[in-house]
Order: sequence, then C-alpha cells, then structure tokens
Amino acid sequence: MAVPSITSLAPLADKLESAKRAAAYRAVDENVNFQHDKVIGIGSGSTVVYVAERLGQYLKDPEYNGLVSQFICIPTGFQSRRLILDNGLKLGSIEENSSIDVDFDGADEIDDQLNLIKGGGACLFQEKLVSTSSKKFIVVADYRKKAPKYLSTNWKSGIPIEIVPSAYVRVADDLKKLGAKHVIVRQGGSAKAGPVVTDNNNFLIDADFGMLENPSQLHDKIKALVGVVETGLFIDNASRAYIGNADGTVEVFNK
Ligand SMILES: O=C[C@H](O)[C@H](O)[C@H](O)COP(=O)(O)O
Repeated sequence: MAVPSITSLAPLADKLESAKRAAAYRAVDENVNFQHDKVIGIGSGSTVVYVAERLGQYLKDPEYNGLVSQFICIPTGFQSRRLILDNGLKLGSIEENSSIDVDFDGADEIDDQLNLIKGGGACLFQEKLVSTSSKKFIVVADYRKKAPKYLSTNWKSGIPIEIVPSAYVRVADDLKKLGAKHVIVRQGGSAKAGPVVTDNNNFLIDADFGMLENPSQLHDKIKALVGVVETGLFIDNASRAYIGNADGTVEVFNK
C-alpha cells in the first residue's frame, strides 16, 4: 500500500491529535533519508506515536519496504519500544548503535532557540541519551508547546529532573538553595501510591524556577548536584522543530 499523502488525510475528531499527526508525518517525510539513514531514534510521548505510525506506513509501501525493513529503531523507554514493535519496525539498542542518523521526539515546551523542556512523561534520561547520540534531532509537537520566548512560560509544572531515589531529600534541599520556588517528588497519583518510578528505576523531581532566561546555566548547576542523573532541559540539542496547528498546518523552526 502506498504511503498516504499528507494532503489526502481525513482530519481526526480531536484537533489536537490532528495537529500532532500533521507535525509528525511531515517531520518524517522531510527528515528521513531513506537511501542513507540506517538508525532511527524514536522518542516518547503522545506526538511521537504518529512518527512511528508514519514509518509503519512507509514499511508497508513496496517502494520503501526494502529500505525501511532494514532500519534499526532505537527506543527511549518502554512506551517507545512498544511503538516500534507495534508498527512492525525493527527494534535495536543504543548499546549496539551508539551513532543514530536521525531522532524524533516530542517536547513539553520549546523556546525561540529550540531549547526544550522534556520529561513530562517521565522519559527524559533515555531521551537525552538518544538525542545527543543523533546526527539530527527533530522535535515534533503541537501548537501548545511553543514558548513566546523563554522556557517555563506555558509549562508551569517545573523542570523534570531524574534523580537517584535515595537522594530525593538532599536534591530537593539543594534545588531550593539554587532558587527553586517549588519542588515536588512526582507522585503516581491514582495509578500508583508513592513516587513515579522511571524506566531506569529512578525518581523524578519537578522543580519550578519560574521563567528561564538562561536555561543552559541552570542545567549545568542542577546537573552538578549529587544524586541528579539528568535534567529535562535539552540545551542546544534540537536541529529543527515541527509544530502542528489545529487547522492541520505545520510551522517549521530551524536551529
Ligand atoms: O517524558 C516525556 C517526553 O519528554 C515527551 O516527549 C514529552 O513529554 C512530550 O510529550 P507529548 O508528545 O505527549 O506532548
């Protein structure tokens, strides 16, 4: 079956989903070099679902099947592993593929320099490992994610920070000393009594520092704290961002 053209797609019932799909499909169409790319990173979240879906459509197209069936897809967590398998793509590991041709991932917020907040879905460490191992890192997101200028303008729940569980009190205290106004250990809510446990068996802290004029400096300070595994600030990492709008149009921002 030939890959459906973007212009022929029927709109989805939910406009937000249409926006995510439009961004993801176009990002795949414009950033996978089917002749040369061999290793593809597949991130986490609700937008990247459509990236895997689009690659699955290419896999079913006889014109691309021979190439896409040879792609090795590197996941960023449990959900993304399932996305790869459910779309018939070949699952690989970063241990065997430490250089990735192109990585696609979502974001919680994107500033005007293409710095990101990520980790709203608790997947930030593996996402950073994969995105910083990629020659191109393409962000896919819907219209709610673009900050007018600075990070933490729209994303109000704080910077996600993955930490070693035994260090949670110490890291929380140190974050307050760095200026965090509000610090919480993320809880599982009705789905789990107690803290969220990441795919790496760690905890997450969400630390609210207000609007971020210098996210790079803050990232460095947080990263230096004992007990911090990684921060959800992705600095100077993304190559390009595809932002889907409710009307199905997509805006493209380059680094
Ligand atoms: O931990 C989750 C990831 O960083 C996601 O990529 C991020 O939360 C964006 O997810 P969504 O595409 O669902 O907005």
